[in-house]
Order: sequence, then C-alpha cells, then structure tokens
Amino acid sequence: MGRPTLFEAAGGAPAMLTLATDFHARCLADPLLEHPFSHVDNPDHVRHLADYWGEVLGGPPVFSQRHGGHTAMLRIHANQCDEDPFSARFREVFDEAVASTLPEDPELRRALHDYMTVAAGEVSAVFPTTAAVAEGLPMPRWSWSGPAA
Ligand code: HEM
Repeated sequence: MGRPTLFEAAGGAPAMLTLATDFHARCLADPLLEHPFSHVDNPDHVRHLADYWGEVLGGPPVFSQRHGGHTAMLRIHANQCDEDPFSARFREVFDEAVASTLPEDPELRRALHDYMTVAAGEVSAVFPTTAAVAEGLPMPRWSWSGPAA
C-alpha cells in the first residue's frame, strides 16, 4: 500500500495551521521578511496560508473554493518589485518551520523542501511590475515524488 498524502503524513488540517502559524511568526521575527509581512493587517492570513498549503499537499480544496485558487494567490504577490530579495529567505524560513512543527520524517521534509523551491520560484516570477497572471490557473498538487499529475 502506498503512503498517505503529504497532507495526511504531516498531520492534516491542524498541522497545516500549526505550520502556517509558526512560519508567519518566524517571518515577522526575520529582519528581511519582516518588511513585506509587517504591512499585512489581515487576521485571516495564517488560516488562508494553511488552507492553501493543505490543498496543494493533498488536502481538501478549501483555498480554491473559498479564496480564489492559485490565480488569486499569485495575484496577491504580483507586480510588487522588479528585484526578488525575499524568496531564498522565504524557503529557508519555511524549512525551519517544517522542522520545528511537523513529524521528524526525512522523506516528508525533503518533499516539502522541493515543493517550496518550485513554489517560491513561481511566486518570484510574478514579482516584476510587468508580470501578468492568467485567469483560472489550476491549483498545483504536490506528491511524494514531486508535482502530482
Ligand atoms: C517569495 C516570497 C514571498 C513573500 C515575501 C510573500 C509575502 C506575502 C504577503 C505580504 C502576503 C499578503 C498577505 C495579506 O495581504 O493577507 C502574502 C499572501 C499569501 N501568500 Fe505569500 N509570499 C511569498 C511567497 C509565497 C509562496 C511561495 C506561497 C505559496 C507556496 C505563498 C502563499 C501565500 C498565500 C496563500 C497568501 C494569501 C493569504 C490570504 O489569502 O490571506 N506566498 N504573501
């Protein structure tokens, strides 16, 4: 029998919320990432982040049903800056949050690290002021072996 989804292996929706909460606190405490996040005054941010990651990792489609899906996520980040000072540090802080909150499972950690490498690259690609984000992009899905078909 195959392994459960990454979402289930991580601990499901409660684990996503714990991960997003820890990650967000780390961003606010980080000298570089504090800057973009300090301008955010949205109390739902952490829950939306948990919903987004949960759906990508094989959980229920909460983000696409309630928050506009992948296109909406990319549009939040689009056209912010022509340089990208953030994504490398964003990935490091994500790895730290995973290590501090999720099960000590090297395969899980590797899969999440690989996912975030791709996801941060995709977000970074829409930072430039000239970037466009297409309508109706499908939510990415990530599995133990990379992007799910
Ligand atoms: C690369 C560096 C990144 C920076 C600096 C960054 C920063 C931010 C900021 C400032 C917001 C606005 C929050 C708000 O207005 O509520 C936001 C929202 C969001 N970000 Fe990022 N982000 C980055 C990458 C990513 C990546 C790679 C993902 C997904 C894998 C992601 C997922 C989200 C989601 C789902 C939201 C929406 C939350 C909501 O609907 O309230 N971000 N991000």
